[in-house]
Amino acid sequence: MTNIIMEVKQITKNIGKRPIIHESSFQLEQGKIYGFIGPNGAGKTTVMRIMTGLIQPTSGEVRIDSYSVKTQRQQAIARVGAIIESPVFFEYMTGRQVLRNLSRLHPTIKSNQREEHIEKLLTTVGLEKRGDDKVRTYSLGMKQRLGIAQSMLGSPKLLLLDEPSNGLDPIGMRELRDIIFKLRESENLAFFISSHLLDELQQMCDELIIIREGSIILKGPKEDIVKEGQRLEDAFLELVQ
Ligand SMILES: Nc1ncnc2c1ncn2[C@@H]1O[C@H](COP(=O)(O)OP(=O)(O)OP(=O)(O)O)[C@@H](O)[C@H]1O
Repeated sequence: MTNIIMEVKQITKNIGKRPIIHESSFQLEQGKIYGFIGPNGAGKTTVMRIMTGLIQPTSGEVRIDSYSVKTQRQQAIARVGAIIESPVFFEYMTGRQVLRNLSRLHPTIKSNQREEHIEKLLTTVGLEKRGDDKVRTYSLGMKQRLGIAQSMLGSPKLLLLDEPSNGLDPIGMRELRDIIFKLRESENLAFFISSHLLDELQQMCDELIIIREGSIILKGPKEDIVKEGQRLEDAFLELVQ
């Protein structure tokens, strides 16, 4: 049995006549945390939007759990959760109401299991005691964690997080990191995380994928890319400068 959860096969993306992503391929395995890094404008968000079917590649294809994002969209997308831009919520609702409303969009959640599912997710992200408070009273870290709970509603096998630590204080960052580790452990989830906060990413990820000017220039285990005792930031700067 394969443990490949996503295959990105020779994708390219042109916007107008301008090539934004040059032919790029990589695979993601279950239970691993991938750090996706590159300078501003390198194409990270574009690749993540292609991975989640928000936009189509000009050529190439993406498969999630063997389902094509293009031709088997429903099955493919059901297996991935994503926070591509900061999660936006109706602030006048409680965290629980937000999850309850969004859960109705997931046909796999049976109505008699909805409340139990939501309670479990609130507990997973450490919001079980604040679930009945309005979102407007939440800190940024709590909103980010509610975003993780939201992206977990459909019980995905892979979570894509775009800049999840942005704006978080050290406590918020640690809470987020602990949740990511916990979910990897309990659900064998894979994570694909884009971030400019390289010290933080270095602590979290197992593998790195580095993009520059629309091309993947390096991918592999963190230990192969960052020497022992070296900071990811220094390894990264050596590679892209
Ligand atoms: N809709 C669009 N129309 C025109 N150009 C675009 C569009 N979307 C992205 N681009 C261009 O594609 C390139 C890659 O952008 P993208 O947002 O994917 O980079 P990024 O690596 O996520 O950058 P950052 O780290 O700054 O968020 C940039 O040069 C950007 O200007």
